[in-house]
Amino acid sequence: MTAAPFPTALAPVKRVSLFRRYLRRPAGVVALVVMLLIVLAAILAPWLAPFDPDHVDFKLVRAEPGNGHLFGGDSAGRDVYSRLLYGAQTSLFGALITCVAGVVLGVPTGVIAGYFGGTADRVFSWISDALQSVPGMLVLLIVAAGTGQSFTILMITLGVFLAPGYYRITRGRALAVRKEPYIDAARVAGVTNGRIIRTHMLRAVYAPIIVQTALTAGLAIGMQAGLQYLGIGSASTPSWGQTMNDGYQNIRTSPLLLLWPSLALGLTIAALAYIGSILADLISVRAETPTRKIRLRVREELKAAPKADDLSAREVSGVHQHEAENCALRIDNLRVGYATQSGLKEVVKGVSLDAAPGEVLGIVGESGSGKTQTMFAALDLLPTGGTAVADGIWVGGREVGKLSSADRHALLGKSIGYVPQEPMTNLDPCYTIEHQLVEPLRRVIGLSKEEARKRAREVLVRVGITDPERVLKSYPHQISGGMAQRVLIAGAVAGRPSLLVADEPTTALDVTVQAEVLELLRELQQEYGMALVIVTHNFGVVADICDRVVVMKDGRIVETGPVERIFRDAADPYTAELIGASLDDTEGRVELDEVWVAASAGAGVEEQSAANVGGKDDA
Ligand SMILES: Nc1ncnc2c1ncn2[C@@H]1O[C@H](COP(=O)(O)OP(=O)(O)OP(=O)(O)O)[C@@H](O)[C@H]1O
Repeated sequence: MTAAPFPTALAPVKRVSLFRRYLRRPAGVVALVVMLLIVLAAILAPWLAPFDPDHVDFKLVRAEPGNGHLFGGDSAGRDVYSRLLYGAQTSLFGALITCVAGVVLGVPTGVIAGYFGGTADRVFSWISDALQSVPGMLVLLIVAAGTGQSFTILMITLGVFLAPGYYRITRGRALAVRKEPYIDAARVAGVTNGRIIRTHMLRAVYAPIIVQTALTAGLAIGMQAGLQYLGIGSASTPSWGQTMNDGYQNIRTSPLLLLWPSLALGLTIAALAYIGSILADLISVRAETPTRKIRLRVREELKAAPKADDLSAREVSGVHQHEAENCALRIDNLRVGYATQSGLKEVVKGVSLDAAPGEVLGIVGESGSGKTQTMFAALDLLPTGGTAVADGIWVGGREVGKLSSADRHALLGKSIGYVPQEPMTNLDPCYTIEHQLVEPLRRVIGLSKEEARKRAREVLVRVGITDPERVLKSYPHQISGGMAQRVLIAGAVAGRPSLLVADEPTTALDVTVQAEVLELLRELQQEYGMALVIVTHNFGVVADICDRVVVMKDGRIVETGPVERIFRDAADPYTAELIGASLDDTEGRVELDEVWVAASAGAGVEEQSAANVGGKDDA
């Protein structure tokens, strides 16, 4: 079987700025245009307004639209259209003051609290909580009474009450960034705190601050209109809230008087909310989502007919040991590609493998060889931007490669269990272990709350947790790394899957815990009769637990075979090199030595031949 080499002649994918990505959202463009028109109307009000907004003409009292007065007249005989244009100035200026006050108070304190922690964190967090618990409207009414209804002071006060929103976001981001290893590295390298804050912290917080500002501006305009509606603020300053009040007073005789300011207010707040939520969406997904055109192009090129001269580069690598219907997992000629800035990059290059029910298959190779990408593609879990094409993917003897994404995801947790690499980062710090085990059992398997709790407790006991009640009530930071990995294994097997995929399940654990976790996986695999596919870079793990092994290098399979044969007589020099490297690694030493001795003595190890489809494979 042959497949196409990955083409390198495709045009590079350009990096697209946040603004251009924003412009790809039609709703975002409409909201931005509406907002720009409102800002322009406010700036150009002196030129656009046909009348002085305070000019009173008694003939115009509650007049219907017409005679040069686009929206008619208010109850005092003033032109409503002109007053709304000037009212836009008031609204936007007020929102600006509020946002500046919120940013000035919330952002620096949030950065200081998140970065330095300790007393600063406690004091600022206490002030923020206190501000949130005070009824803001009441304070604004008191401030209005005490300051002669000064508009600027009222808007600054509103900014003070909205500052906790900025504070919380900034503190959360700063707290997360502070824990990053590159911050420790910068500190160790002697970089001053001021410089770290300027270069790393502010960079990390600016995007959420923009989002928060769009939302705060909407809120400020709404609150300001509410205050003016109540008659607070200077009566001589035209404002939307005042016009709304006038409209409400005259709703029976002139209902349109309420409609115009309500429309202006509603449109402005909706536009700001849309801009904020779309920005939040774009910022939260940092990886750029390739356009449909790029995705299709990657897919087509991955499928394209072979063109290159290098025949070996386009052969499918790997071997099938079983018929598709009899496999727990079977992958046929899988290719995975990414559109990157420097062009298209193929990370899995025509890989074929399978695992029978009850078999333990190891996928081994150095970092970056494509092990994880192969399994992610098989489970339809590729990250944003990844595209996979395959001649076929089977799970439990069923062809799943052509199912919809929703149908494939429905297999996760039921037919397929997955144990990730980093136990701590794969548990949500905001929820208890109980919540994280029980919810999937209820949603995916459909158990009742009581049944799900019982099952969660049972599996925790099964994975060797002696005090399940305490662990269920704990948050992830309250348990050890080894326990967290047991919890994740419990979650993966709780749905009784027929296939368990474990991606480097022991890498983040210390040596003694590693051995226990491998032992547990082996026991569970035998007890539930599952196929276990274990992704690892460590031949010690292979020796300890696997029946068969697939060796990967640079996105291709270089060798497949039973563990005993591979250790005794590796066919590919790369495999021998990997085994040699693992032998230098003391953590796998004992297991490897045992297998080595057994393999050398095992003249009786039976070898079967298998269809070899490229690469050096046997079974
Ligand atoms: N989102 C991505 N965009 C572009 N390339 C990626 C992406 N994710 C992974 N890759 C590339 O795919 C290749 C294979 O990665 P993969 O994670 O499968 O490696 P691995 O063999 O599992 O090694 P490791 O154990 O270090 O993760 C690497 O070169 C990696 O840089």
